[in-house]
Amino acid sequence: MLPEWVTQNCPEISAVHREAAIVRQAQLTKPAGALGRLEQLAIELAGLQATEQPRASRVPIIVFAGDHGIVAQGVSAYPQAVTIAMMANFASGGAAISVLARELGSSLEVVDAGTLALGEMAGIVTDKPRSGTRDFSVEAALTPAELAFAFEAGQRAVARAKASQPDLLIFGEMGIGNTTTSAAIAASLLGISAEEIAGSGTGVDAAGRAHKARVIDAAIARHGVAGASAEKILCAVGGLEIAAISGAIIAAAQARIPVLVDGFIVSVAALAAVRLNPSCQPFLLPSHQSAEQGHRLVLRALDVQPLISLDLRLGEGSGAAIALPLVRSACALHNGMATFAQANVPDRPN
Ligand SMILES: O=C(O)c1ccc[n+]([C@@H]2O[C@H](COP(=O)([O-])O)[C@@H](O)[C@H]2O)c1
Ligand SMILES: Cc1cc2nc[nH]c2cc1C
Repeated sequence: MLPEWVTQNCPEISAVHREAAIVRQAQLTKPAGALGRLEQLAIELAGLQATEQPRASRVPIIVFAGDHGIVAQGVSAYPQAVTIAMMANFASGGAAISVLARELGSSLEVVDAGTLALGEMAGIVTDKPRSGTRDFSVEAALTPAELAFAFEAGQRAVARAKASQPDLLIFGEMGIGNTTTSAAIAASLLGISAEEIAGSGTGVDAAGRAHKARVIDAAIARHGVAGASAEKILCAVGGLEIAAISGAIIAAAQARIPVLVDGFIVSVAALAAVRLNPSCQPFLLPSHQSAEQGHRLVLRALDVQPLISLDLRLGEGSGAAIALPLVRSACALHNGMATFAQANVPDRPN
């Protein structure tokens, strides 16, 4: 059984602040609608944050790492040892997300939510019920108790981040094999075949992708989870870092903190979160569309449109970090532009 807080309602969008933001956008010195989707972004953020001045200044980044038993089936282009090695690279500042965090002035926390690492690692929060998931082609990836633990690891990470009063949160992931796990979760949740959603991940070729799809379809059939509940699906074919992100998304939304959603894996975690607690959906802000084949379908299921599409397929929260300056621009424009009245500019089209 998942913890009770998972299904508790997230706060409502503030209709008053949303309406005030719409009115303000119409008064700013620009042709109506000329800032396009940035206008919408500022309006939505004002409603979500229940403020007249939406902000994206303080944006901690939390990367959750996990290992996947399914890699035994040869589904990734890289060895499993990369997961732990990259976790250390995040902590020592050399990974892409480390660089982006510094560039953005964001804190970066790394959580071992279930890698094969034994014992503590320097600069990493260890918060896992087991080291890696079981190979879901032969048995269930997680027990219900392990799944519940991973959800709570996500909630604990958000509780730590809340101390710095974040405006938004970015969750990233690291886990060799996790595009297979994510495709299995998404195919089960959406009731579609793996062929439609399995991509090349870290870079498997067409034959590798076909193999991935076969492994996934066989596992979904074996566990009988096509169209099942998100909880059942996550136990059968889930991942520890993915479940931790689902828990973190729900905990963030419950605390009125919007989440800038990263690529394929984080989006799948978000879809599972929405299925478990639909009231967190409004708090999901899209960032980018990944090059991973299935991301488009997952974004559509989440009913969000990505801000950018740069053929990124890195993960780590990097796409969300790269999109953050756009959200910051949307806020700065909303809060800082002069109104027609202030600037004495005629406010009517001909
Ligand atoms: O974020 C994405 O859209 C994304 C797309 C492809 C790969 N990744 C990253 O690559 C790893 C998983 O790839 P794979 O091939 O091992 O399943 C994992 O560490 C992810 O962070 C991430
Ligand atoms: C090197 C490397 C870095 C990554 N970062 C996220 N996923 C990754 C996969 C690999 C292989």
